[in-house]
Amino acid sequence: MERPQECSSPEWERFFKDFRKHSPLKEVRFILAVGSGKGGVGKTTLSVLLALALKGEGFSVGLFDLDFYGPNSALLLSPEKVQPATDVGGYKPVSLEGIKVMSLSFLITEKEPIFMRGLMAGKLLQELTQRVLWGPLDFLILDLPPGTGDIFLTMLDLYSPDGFILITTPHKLALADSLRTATILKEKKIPLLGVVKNMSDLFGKEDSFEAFLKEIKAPLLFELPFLKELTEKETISEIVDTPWGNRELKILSQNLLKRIFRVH
Ligand SMILES: Nc1ncnc2c1ncn2[C@@H]1O[C@H](COP(=O)(O)OP(=O)(O)OP(=O)(O)O)[C@@H](O)[C@H]1O
Repeated sequence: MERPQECSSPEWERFFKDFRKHSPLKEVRFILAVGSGKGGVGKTTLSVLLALALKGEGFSVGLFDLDFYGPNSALLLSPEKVQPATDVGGYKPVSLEGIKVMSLSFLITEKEPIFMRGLMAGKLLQELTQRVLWGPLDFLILDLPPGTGDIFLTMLDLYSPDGFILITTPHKLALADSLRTATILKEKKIPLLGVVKNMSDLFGKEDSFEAFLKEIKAPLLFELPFLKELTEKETISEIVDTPWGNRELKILSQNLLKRIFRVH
């Protein structure tokens, strides 16, 4: 089914409402989307940290790298190239560090450029959503692509996330893009669980960040400092057992769980 011009038509709304119930996502308890508006602000880094933090709390976690234009989350969990997903009547996610991972990078070869126009990407997304065999999961984390265009909107419609985590730096350009994302979430009635402020220590004092939180009426969920280890270590999992990881991932998961229980 292609996205019609009038996306708010009752037929289209009904299609999306039923989609999750009748797809392999029906065994997933909670879908968490991680997004921003701007590229390169730390979506993938946060998605992987979140997956590790929730797994550390004893939850079963899946991670779906939906960044059509740079699917690289697996690189942050595995130093070796992951074998492409096999089709066994559906794609089986790959287990990395105890997390079920699916990424577009498992389905395409490295040399194949992902030049995809909206419609093609939309079709692939729909196909993938119906064919990834997640099985039962407590949390499925979606690492969304940058921007607020058609693919982003289709993803929100297809997955109907139970909660959204917005990550941004405090720079005014990133905040302007994030504001647009927050407006879309409000329109689509997707609960915004909170904001993760990334690399704030690299920026001067930015009053605009506080004003931004007030404007979108969302709490600050977590502050992720610039971590040299993130650029030096081969995989993010290596920072789980560092003093920072032991302390901060617990804070991240606890803050998130508190917000989920308050919102739902
Ligand atoms: N807190 C941090 N400390 C150090 N490096 C960071 C931090 N956050 C992100 N980075 C680095 O910045 C780069 C971009 O991060 P990441 O890929 O997570 O962003 P993204 O929003 O997913 O990007 P894209 O929009 O391209 O998908 C990566 O090299 C990552 O290691």
